[in-house]
Order: sequence, then C-alpha cells, then structure tokens
Amino acid sequence: MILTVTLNPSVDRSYRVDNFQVGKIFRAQEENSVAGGKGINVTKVIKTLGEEVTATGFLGGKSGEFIEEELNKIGVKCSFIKIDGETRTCIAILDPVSKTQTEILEKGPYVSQEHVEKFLDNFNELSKSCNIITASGSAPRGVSEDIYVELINIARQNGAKLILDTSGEYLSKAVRAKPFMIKPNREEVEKLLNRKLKDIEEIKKAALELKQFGITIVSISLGSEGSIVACEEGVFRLIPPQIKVASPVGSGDSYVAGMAVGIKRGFDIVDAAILATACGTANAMYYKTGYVTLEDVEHLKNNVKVEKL
Ligand SMILES: Nc1ncnc2c1ncn2[C@@H]1O[C@H](COP(=O)(O)OP(=O)(O)OP(=O)(O)O)[C@@H](O)[C@H]1O
Ligand SMILES: O=P(O)(O)OC[C@@]1(O)O[C@H](CO)[C@@H](O)[C@@H]1O
Repeated sequence: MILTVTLNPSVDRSYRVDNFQVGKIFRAQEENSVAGGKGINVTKVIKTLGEEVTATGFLGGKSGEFIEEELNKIGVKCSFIKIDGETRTCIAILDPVSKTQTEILEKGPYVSQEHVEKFLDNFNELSKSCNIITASGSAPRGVSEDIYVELINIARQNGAKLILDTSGEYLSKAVRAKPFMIKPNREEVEKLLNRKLKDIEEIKKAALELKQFGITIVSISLGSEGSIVACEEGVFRLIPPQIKVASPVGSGDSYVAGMAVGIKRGFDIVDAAILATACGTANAMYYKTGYVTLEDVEHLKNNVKVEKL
C-alpha cells in the first residue's frame, strides 16, 4: 500500500481564457473544478496506475467533503483529520494562445495544534503498514515549517521510504532530515541553493550537491525539458516526447506518482523515472490536474529518452 500526504489540499478551479491579460474582464471558454492539491493529484495518478493508495492530511468544510467524495468515487482509502476551517481553492488561468498559465494559490485554513498532533499520531500508525510514502505541497496555517522533518523521521523509524515534493522553507528544512527522495523543480532548487542554474551541467552539479545531504534519489524536474535524476547508479537525464500541451499543472505530481509506483513495484531507478516521465507528460496533455490515462502512459513510456550524464 502507498500512503500519500496532502497537508493543504485544494479544490483546483481552472479557466481556459484565450488571450488572457492582466486588468481586463474575460469570459471563460471552459471551466473545471477538481479535487486537487499536490498530494491529492499524486493519489489520483497512483490509483489510475493500478496501485492501492491511502490518502491522509487535513480536510475541512464543504470543499473538504467534495474532495473526500471524489477520492471515494475512485476507490481511494481516505484517512484525513477533519478540521474546523474550510479547505482552500486554487485558481489556474490557462491561455492556449499565449501558452501561459497564471495561478492564484490560497494560503489555506488554520489548523489547531490539537489537530496537528492527531494527524502525527495517525501518520505514525499509517506509516507502519505503508512502505512507500509521498508527501507533497505547502502546509496550511498553524502547521510548523518543520512538519516534513517530523514526517521523514517517523517514516524512517517505521521502515518506510518517503518521497518529498515541497518548496521554500519546508524543503530547506527537510533536506537535512535525509528523505528517501526529493523532486523539486528547477526554480525550487535555485531558491534552495540561492543561485541560478544556467544549464544541464549546473543542474547535474546541484542534484549531486543535494544528494550529499544523504538523500538517496534527487530528481530535478524541468517541465518540457524532462528531468535530471541523481541516484546510486549515476546521474541521468530523462527527455520526454513532444506533445500538444493543454495544461502542465500537476505534471510534477504525476511524475511523483510514477516514481512511487515504480519503486513500489521494485523497478530500478531509471525505469521508475521513465514511468514518472511518461506520467508527467501524460498529465500535460489534458486541462484537468492529476489526470492521466493508462493508454497514454504506456504509449509515452516507449518514447522517453534516457541519457547518462
Ligand atoms: N510540456 C511538457 N511536455 C512534456 N513533458 C512534460 C511537460 N511538462 C511537464 N512534463 C513532464 O512532467 C515532469 C514534471 O513537470 P514539471 O517540471 O513542470 O513539474 P512541476 O514544476 O513540479 O509541476 P507542478 O508543480 O505543476 O506539479 C517533467 O519532468 C516532464 O517529464
Ligand atoms: O500550495 P502548494 O501546495 O505548493 O501547491 C498547490 C497546487 O498549485 O499544486 C498543484 C499542482 O502541482 C495544484 O493542484 C494545487 O493547486
């Protein structure tokens, strides 16, 4: 069983607006609301790939009920802590003409200390029966920036591998706690290391530098340019096939789902990264976040290129 953690889930609302501009009024050509937040997207893709998955984190209010209903519909086991506030909404404006994506992410509700403690107790229990754990995204108000450090330590004590996909202070604190794997994107690594990464050689160096913290797999994702993966077997570049992009929102989450499933199935890291790349690319072909089809993933997998750096 794979366990996914989403501390700050969201109802992801996307609008397709051709020729979007700041400061003007537009009518959307298409709108869509889905259960989202990074870890929820990971959950949906893991389920599509055919693995059993339990989802945990915090949920509250009507948005929380909507997310739980959507996950129940697809057969995900839910083990969320119910909070008093309302789960957030995040907005994405997708403009296929200018090929831009504008996002407005709410901070999320306030979570009390009592609920945080309940969550940690529950996480401790769940991680005893799940050997692969993904933990993704920002945390809502009231949750300490050290939360992922705590989760990494609990997972390790219980013999589980934790894959972390977060940013900012959460990431900066967590890398020192030696998670099994991290998957920042290029901008997140630039912030973390406080320097620009000009080319593939500099990204490779950054991946190896982060691996030195004691992290088994460091994967830096680069959108349409693929990803760089540093692991025990060496450093690899994964290059995805070219596709017609609808929305890459959630491609990083789909990539994490592919990695989690590959590792769960005992693939070697390069094969897990090929599956991950196919999932990230498959997600970018649709407007929905955290949405892939098995047919697309199978087809794309055969067209991912791997280079040893
Ligand atoms: N336009 C694209 N074409 C092909 N593959 C893509 C494209 N965008 C993303 N991918 C695939 O998905 C992976 C993850 O994408 P990306 O680097 O955009 O993640 P991210 O920034 O974490 O995204 P998010 O935070 O929205 O989930 C890439 O490494 C790549 O394999
Ligand atoms: O605020 P966070 O947790 O960093 O990111 C939230 C979010 O942008 O990430 C997902 C895409 O990866 C969306 O589903 C969601 O709205």
